[in-house]
Amino acid sequence: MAKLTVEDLPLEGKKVLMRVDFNVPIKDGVVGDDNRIVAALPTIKYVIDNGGRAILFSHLGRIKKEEDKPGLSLRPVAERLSNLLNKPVTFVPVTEGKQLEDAIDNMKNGDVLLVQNTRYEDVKDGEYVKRESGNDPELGKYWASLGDVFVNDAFGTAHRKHASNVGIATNMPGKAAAGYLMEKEIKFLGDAVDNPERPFVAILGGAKVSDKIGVIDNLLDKADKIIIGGGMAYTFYAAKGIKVGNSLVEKDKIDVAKQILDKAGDKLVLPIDNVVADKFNNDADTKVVEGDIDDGWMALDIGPKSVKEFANVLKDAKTVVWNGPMGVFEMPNFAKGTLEIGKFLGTLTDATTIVGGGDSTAAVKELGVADKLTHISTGGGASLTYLEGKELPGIAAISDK
Ligand SMILES: Nc1ncnc2c1ncn2[C@@H]1O[C@H](COP(=O)(O)OP(=O)(O)O)[C@@H](O)[C@H]1O
Ligand SMILES: O=C(OP(=O)(O)O)[C@H](O)COP(=O)(O)O
Repeated sequence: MAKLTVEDLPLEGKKVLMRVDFNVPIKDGVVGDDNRIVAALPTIKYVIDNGGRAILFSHLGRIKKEEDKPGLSLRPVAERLSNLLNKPVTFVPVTEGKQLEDAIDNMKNGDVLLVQNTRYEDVKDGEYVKRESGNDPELGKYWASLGDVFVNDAFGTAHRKHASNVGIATNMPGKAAAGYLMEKEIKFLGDAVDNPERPFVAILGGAKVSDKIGVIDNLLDKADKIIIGGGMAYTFYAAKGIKVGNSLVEKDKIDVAKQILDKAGDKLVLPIDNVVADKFNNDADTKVVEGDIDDGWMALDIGPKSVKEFANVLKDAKTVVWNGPMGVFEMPNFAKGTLEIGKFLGTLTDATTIVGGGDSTAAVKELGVADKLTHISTGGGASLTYLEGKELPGIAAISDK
């Protein structure tokens, strides 16, 4: 790597600021899939085993109003991290000020501290000020002032230009390094997708429509086929004039979807049928419909014909990159499409199969298909951005060797 790595930094007795991606699913105050926490352990252990004082920063979810904060505290993550490391982790429930500064002053070599969700900074006194997500220069400068060196191991966040990754790094020139996870992900994705073996098929699903719809446009130049499922599909339905009922649609992206459809021709593959529900609930009444979705119904999974069609497109693929589940897999009645596609990918033993993203990774692990795939990436948006051939700001900001 042309960038500094954690092994290039002095660590003994140093206050080591670390950006990790602990954006993990949390239900009823308990961490669900902890893949992203486990993936950060090698770098954290290296830092503390070498006498560093690890001061960890991460975001969790998205905070747009005060009421979002209580459910998005990182406290449950500190507990899980402590169990995984088998040592205490000090959780500081604020993102700035005396309480945080005192806690850092009290650290000893080898200690671990986790700062509250960096996106608490996005809302101040009830206002959505985006200090973290907007990379407020004062915030990055302040956080950088709390430590001696910086290690960025948050590959899942590398496509963001936020205060806690780019902001800290730019305020610590010559002292900002990549962690082991960052290195590993880049190496793996680079090997697999810089010159992908063809046919190269991308599968996109999930719910972050506005985030990822632009990626599709760029991927059209790289991939041989792009399969769209999950919540991503219905904005395209709307663009084609197919009725969507109450399904997830981002109205202000319908025009973009139209342009993509025009450009894509038969490269883009949409679901033929869907499992629709009368409410967003596992116990909803459901049915499978082809084409139009009536008012009062919402598509929460792809249907059996879509699974068949997608498998048909995938069967000859030599490289597959998948981000975003095919349905609301968290509810067992809408997990089938995701499970079937995951299972099918597991049978493609001649192909390189890569799954990226917090929810997608959780899905394939929960569904028991993860060990049949070539690589599970901790980054969804990040791996897609890499795939597009674009620079990842989180990595660009790391100091050169
Ligand atoms: N048809 C759908 N309607 C609403 N939400 C959906 C639908 N299909 C998938 N989702 C949701 O998408 C979320 C995952 O999206 P996203 O965050 O984009 O994926 P990832 O974290 O893997 O990058 C899941 O919570 C899932 O329930
Ligand atoms: O989960 C993440 O992205 P992903 O769902 O695309 O993998 C990252 O933690 C980034 O989160 P964000 O998309 O809220 O900036």
